[in-house]
Amino acid sequence: MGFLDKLRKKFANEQQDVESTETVENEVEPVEDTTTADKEVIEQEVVQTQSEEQQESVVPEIVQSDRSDANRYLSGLSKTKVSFTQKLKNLARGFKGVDSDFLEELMIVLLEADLGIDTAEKLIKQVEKRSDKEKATTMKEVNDILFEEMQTLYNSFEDAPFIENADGPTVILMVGVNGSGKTTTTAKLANMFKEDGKSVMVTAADTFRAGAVDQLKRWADRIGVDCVEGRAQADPASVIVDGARFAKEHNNDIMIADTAGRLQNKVNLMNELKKIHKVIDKEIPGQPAAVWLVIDATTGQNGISQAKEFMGATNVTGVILTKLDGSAKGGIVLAIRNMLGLPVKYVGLGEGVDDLRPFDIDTFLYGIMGDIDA
Ligand SMILES: Nc1nc2c(ncn2[C@@H]2O[C@H](COP(=O)(O)OP(=O)(O)OP(=O)(O)O)[C@@H](O)[C@H]2O)c(=O)[nH]1
Repeated sequence: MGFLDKLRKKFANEQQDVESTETVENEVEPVEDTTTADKEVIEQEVVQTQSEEQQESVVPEIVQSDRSDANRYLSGLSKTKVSFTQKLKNLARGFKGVDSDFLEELMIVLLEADLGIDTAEKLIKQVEKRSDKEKATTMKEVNDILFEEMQTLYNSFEDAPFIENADGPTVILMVGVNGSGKTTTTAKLANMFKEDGKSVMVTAADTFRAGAVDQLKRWADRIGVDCVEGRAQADPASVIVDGARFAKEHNNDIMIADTAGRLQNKVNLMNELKKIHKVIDKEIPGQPAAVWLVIDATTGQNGISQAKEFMGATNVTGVILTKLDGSAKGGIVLAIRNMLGLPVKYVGLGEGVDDLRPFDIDTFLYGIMGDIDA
C-alpha cells in the first residue's frame, strides 16, 4: 500500500469515529466536497474585506466550535488543498514520465505553494532520485513519493519538548511582528490550557500598539482568565515582572505573555528580549519554558525572513502559524521546518477562540492531499 493510501486509511478510520458522533447540521465534508471549500473561501473573502481598523478592534464573540477537531482542521486547510491538488492534477494530465520538464513544472507547483526554493529543490531531488530507483511510471506513484518525502523532511528534525514548571508558573513568551495574530493567539492558547484544566493568566505586555492591551484584556474577560495589563508605552519587561509576580501569588500554572511585536533594529530587539528573559528568570527561575514565534501564513516567505530576525534575537522554541485558513500557501509549514528547523507547534485556522489546533504533519498532509489521484 502506498503512502497516500496509508494516510487515507488512517484518517478514514478517525473520520468514521468522528462522523458517528456528529449531528446532521454540523456535518462538514472533510476532503472531497469542493462546494464546502468554495463556501469557506467566500466566507474568508468577506472577512478579509473588513478594514484593518475594524479588524483590530474586533474581539469575536466566543462561540465554542461544534465542529469536530478533524473536520475543523481539514476545512481550515481547504484553500491550500484546492490550489495545490488542482495544480498537481493539471500536471498529471500531461504526465509522460519523470523527466526534466516534469521536474521543472513540479518545482513551480511547489514554489507556488510557498515551499521556497531551498525546500522545493530538496524535495525535487528526492522525487527524482526515488522515482528513478523505484521506477515510478504514473503520477499516482510520483505523488506518493512527493508526500512521503514531505513527511520525512518534517520528521527529520528533533524537537526540544515543552516542559511545564513543577515549582511554579510555566511561562510562555509570545513574539512576532505586529498583525501576525499574536494577541489573538495568546487568547486562543489561554483558552486551550484552561480547557485542559490549567489555571492560566495572561500578561499584556504589548504596550507599543495602542489597543493591543485592551484587546487582550477583553479576550481574557470573555475566556475567564486573569490579565495583568501594561500601561501604554510602559516598559514591556516591567509589565512582565508584574505578570510573573501575579502568577506566583495566584498559583497559576501557566502565564502567557504577549510582547510588543515591532521589528526595530536587531540590536534593540535583542536587548529588549534579553531583558525580558532576564526578568522572567529572576522572578521564576528557569523560565520561560517556551518562546513561540507567531507567523502569519499569508505573508509567505517574508515570514521566514522575520523569523530569522527573531531567532537571531532570542531562543525561539517553536512557531505558531496563523491564518492558515486564509492562505493557499500552506507549504510554508515545510519551509519553516527546513529553513529554520523549528517545529510548528500550533496552527491558527480562524478568528474564533478555539480555532487553534496542535500541528500534526500527518493531519496536515492528509488535509492538503484532497482527491489528488482523481
Ligand atoms: N482568519 C484568521 N484570522 C486570524 C487568525 N489569527 C489572528 N487572526 C486575525 O488577525 C488579525 C490580527 O490579529 P492580532 O492578534 O491583533 O495580531 P497581533 O500580532 O497581536 O497584532 P499587534 O497587536 O498589532 O501586534 C485579527 O483580525 C485576528 O482576528 C487565524 O488563525 N485566522
